[in-house]
Amino acid sequence: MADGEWLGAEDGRKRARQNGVIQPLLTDLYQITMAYAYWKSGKIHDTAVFDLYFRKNPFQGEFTIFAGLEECLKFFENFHYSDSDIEYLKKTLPQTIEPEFFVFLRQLTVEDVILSAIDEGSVAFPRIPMMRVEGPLIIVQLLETTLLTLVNYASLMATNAARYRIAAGKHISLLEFGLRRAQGPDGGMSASKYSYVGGFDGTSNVLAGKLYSIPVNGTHAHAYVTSFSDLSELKTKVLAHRTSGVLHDMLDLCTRWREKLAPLLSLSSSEASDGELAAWISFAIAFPSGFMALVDTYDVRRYPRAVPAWPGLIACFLLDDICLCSRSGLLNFCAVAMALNDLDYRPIGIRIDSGDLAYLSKLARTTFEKVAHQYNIPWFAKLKIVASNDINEDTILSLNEQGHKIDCFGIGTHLVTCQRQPALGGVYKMVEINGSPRIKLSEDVMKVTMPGKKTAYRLYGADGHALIDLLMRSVEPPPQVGQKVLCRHPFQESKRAYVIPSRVEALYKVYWQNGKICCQLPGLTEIREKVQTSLESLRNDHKRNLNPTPYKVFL
Ligand SMILES: Nc1ncnc2c1ncn2[C@@H]1O[C@H](COP(=O)(O)OP(=O)(O)OP(=O)(O)O)[C@@H](O)[C@H]1O
Ligand SMILES: O=P(O)(O)OC[C@H]1O[C@H](OP(=O)(O)OP(=O)(O)O)[C@H](O)[C@@H]1O
Ligand SMILES: O=C(O)c1cccnc1
Ligand SMILES: [Mg+2]
Repeated sequence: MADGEWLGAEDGRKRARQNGVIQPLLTDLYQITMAYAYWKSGKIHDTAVFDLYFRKNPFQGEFTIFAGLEECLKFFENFHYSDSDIEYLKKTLPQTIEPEFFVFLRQLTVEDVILSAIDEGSVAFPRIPMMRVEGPLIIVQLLETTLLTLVNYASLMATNAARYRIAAGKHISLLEFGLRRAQGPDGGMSASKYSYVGGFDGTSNVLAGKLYSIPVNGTHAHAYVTSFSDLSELKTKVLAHRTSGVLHDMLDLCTRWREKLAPLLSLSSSEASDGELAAWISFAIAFPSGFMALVDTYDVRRYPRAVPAWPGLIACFLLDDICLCSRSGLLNFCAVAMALNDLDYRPIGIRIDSGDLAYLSKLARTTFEKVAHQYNIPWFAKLKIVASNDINEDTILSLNEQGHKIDCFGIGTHLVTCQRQPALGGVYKMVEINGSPRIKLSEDVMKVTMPGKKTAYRLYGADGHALIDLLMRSVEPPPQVGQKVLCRHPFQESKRAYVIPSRVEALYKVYWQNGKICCQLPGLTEIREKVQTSLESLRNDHKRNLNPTPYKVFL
């Protein structure tokens, strides 16, 4: 992975250095063999236009978020074959390759390429190219795989994250916890970056925080709790009062609070784990203003070992067990939180990582409310409840229906691996060569390419919502506000409609021309905001989880 340095952009903005593996050889061999064959057959001066698009929205949804553009542009900025690349290719390609081809490759640049794209963070739809790349045939062909690898996962990830955001609603925090489960280190970095773009609030991935300026956040693991078994293990027991600086014995304060709180919460302090309390006292001493506790460590341990013969009894055991063990955690947490309050610190909250997250979050919230009421400290009722454990979009929707009391979801595996659809099928297809349109035919009508250099417009209705995307030949006059536009279905001749737009948005901007980035590029936060404004322009029925209405794309 790249180090933490920054590249100075010409406009004075700073961009994170690009991952070192993004270089011209990060491609499929066939691009280079084709390049030679094009070169050998005299196509050096041919020019071509390629469209980068996908045919189907991911996750059974009806929208996609376009992401990865800035990375493509950084790739362009650094594009050149190094001496060692050329040496490697000489060794690897057939010996019959003429040496002049390597001279040609060595001096190849993307100076004559023009890249047009929709804005990064915009919603995108099937068949409307997200990017159009035009220039010398050989070079635009060579770019195919790298551009696809930079756009496909980025867009898939941003879309997945945006869907989690829609499911969770605006007011719940979403943290990405997926590095350990991601598809390798680079997958982990991209997941952190593009889940932030899609609407997450932060990540546990520290390097992503450093390189992309994404907020980092986190709690602690079960190991921290299980590393303590008794109160006698506490080596540091004192904590200074936040304002007076007077030292207090936290062990003494916490055990006294545990005794005091137990009857209020209808619990017995003897049932709460001393190891857990010791762990949290030490954690609170280390982070008195950032105290967060993972409260479910002893859940599993307290499940009944012998399975009784009567199934109803199993249910009783399990339910009772959930209450007992979570209350060990909750009682210990409240004791430490109240001790911190005595010393003028505000704890942050808890994380629950197993069990019934709806039930346990409600139980925790009621507990906090009881304490808040009893001691007249209203903020205690609002302590944060973080939930994690194999959460996906459907879990969030189900928890919503159950009226959960969770403030923040920590989501790893299913977010970063895009469980519901592991790849976006973005493709890069030639649509024009030397000014004449090209088409790729297929028995599958969905796979037939749209020939010719095209441009696209988004037409908006009077209520501000996007109505349709319209793909046109670049030479055709653009649609006009208030004027009837005849729109045709891409494949079904009989399907036509007239649309009168209240607003017309040209979707493409030229981002790369004359060998440099020619548009002011937004920062990650602006791209993140763009995702939300772009999604707001879509009607809700296009965004719902179940059977969303397809958004129309016309010609
Ligand atoms: N109230 C709920 N409604 C819907 N899904 C839930 C709810 N509570 C938890 N879940 C989900 O149910 C699954 C429970 O996972 P699992 O069966 O592994 O239980 P667990 O609590 O992790 O058990 P253990 O800790 O013993 O492994 C997780 O994917 C979790 O996100
Ligand atoms: O559940 P995810 O969405 O992937 O979120 C990340 C998970 O990573 C941690 O678990 P850990 O690595 O300790 O594994 P475990 O909880 O599955 O045992 C954490 O406690 C979450 O459960
Ligand atoms: O900070 C956390 O709580 C965290 C980080 C990564 C994975 N699971 C949890
Ligand atoms: Mg887990």
